[in-house]
Amino acid sequence: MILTITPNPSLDRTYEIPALERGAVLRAGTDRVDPGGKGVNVSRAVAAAGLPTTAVLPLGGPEGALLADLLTGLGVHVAGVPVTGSTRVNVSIAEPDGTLTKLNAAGPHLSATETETLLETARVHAARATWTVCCGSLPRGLGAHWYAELVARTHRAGARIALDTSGPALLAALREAPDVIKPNAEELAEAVGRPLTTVGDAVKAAGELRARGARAVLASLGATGQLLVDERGACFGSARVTAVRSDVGAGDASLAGFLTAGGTGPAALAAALAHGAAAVALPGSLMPTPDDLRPEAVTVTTDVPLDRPLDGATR
Ligand SMILES: Nc1ncnc2c1ncn2[C@@H]1O[C@H](COP(=O)(O)OP(=O)(O)O)[C@@H](O)[C@H]1O
Ligand SMILES: O=P(O)(O)OC[C@H]1O[C@](O)(COP(=O)(O)O)[C@@H](O)[C@@H]1O
Repeated sequence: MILTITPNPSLDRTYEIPALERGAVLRAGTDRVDPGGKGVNVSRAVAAAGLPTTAVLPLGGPEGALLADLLTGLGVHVAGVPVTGSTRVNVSIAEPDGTLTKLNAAGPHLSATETETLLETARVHAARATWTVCCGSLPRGLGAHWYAELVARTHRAGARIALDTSGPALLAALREAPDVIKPNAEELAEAVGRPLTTVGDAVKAAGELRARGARAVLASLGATGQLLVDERGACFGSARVTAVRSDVGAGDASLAGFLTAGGTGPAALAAALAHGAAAVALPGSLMPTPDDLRPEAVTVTTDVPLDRPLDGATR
């Protein structure tokens, strides 16, 4: 079973409109709602692969009840922690040329008791998990050390933990030696405090995060591909994608692919790439099923192309 913890989940509402115009009354052609939040997306991807997954998440108000219903309908076991505030709704505006504008709400403020219940619920379920995965932004009420505490408790429960977060929460958690971290290129650059322009820069940055505690770094580099840096060294991979429809949740699908394939080594990296490539070819945050995967489009090598430029600039 793969356990996910999403401290700030969402209902993701997507409106399709012809063009975004500030100050105008816009009428949406279609409107859909999906369960959201990075850990929730990992659980959706694991369930789409037909594998067991439990999602630990705070749930509040009618939005929380709908989120739980939607997840249960997708085959995700929901371990909800009732909270007083309402679960947030994040809005995406999709235009026909592929431009996506996102408005992410802050989410409820969790009390000290709710915060502690979330940690304890995660610890109890972690004892039965092959991997624990915690992802996304922290809601108000959770300090930057919350993920560090979660990593420590998960290790005490005897489970492995993968962490996908950024900024001070990521840096604080490194000290507790998470088994895998999954920064994207921007997050990796932010963590080492300098811009990255080549795959070689990313290898060096990943090495630095390992020196600060992470056991393995799975860095997703957008269209450039992905990099795995662990105790065996660096391994790089890329996947051919014919048409990109939506990159929302591509990193979450990749992490799910990596962990369901064992969570270590080149074969797991190849699975991460296959899932990322399949996810970007699907609309919205739809997660790939095994039929969507094209493993023949993936290449993985230990001969890392250090000089290859990264797609997109990082700060
Ligand atoms: N434009 C793209 N073309 C091809 N593959 C992509 C593209 N964007 C993302 N991917 C795939 O999805 C993975 C995750 O995307 P990325 O943007 O790096 O992560 P995140 O969603 O966490 O920001 C990439 O490593 C790659 O495998
Ligand atoms: O926790 P944050 O940073 O507000 O992000 C939450 C949003 O990210 C998502 O998990 C998708 O992630 P990406 O857009 O990074 O692929 C959405 O489902 C959700 O609305």
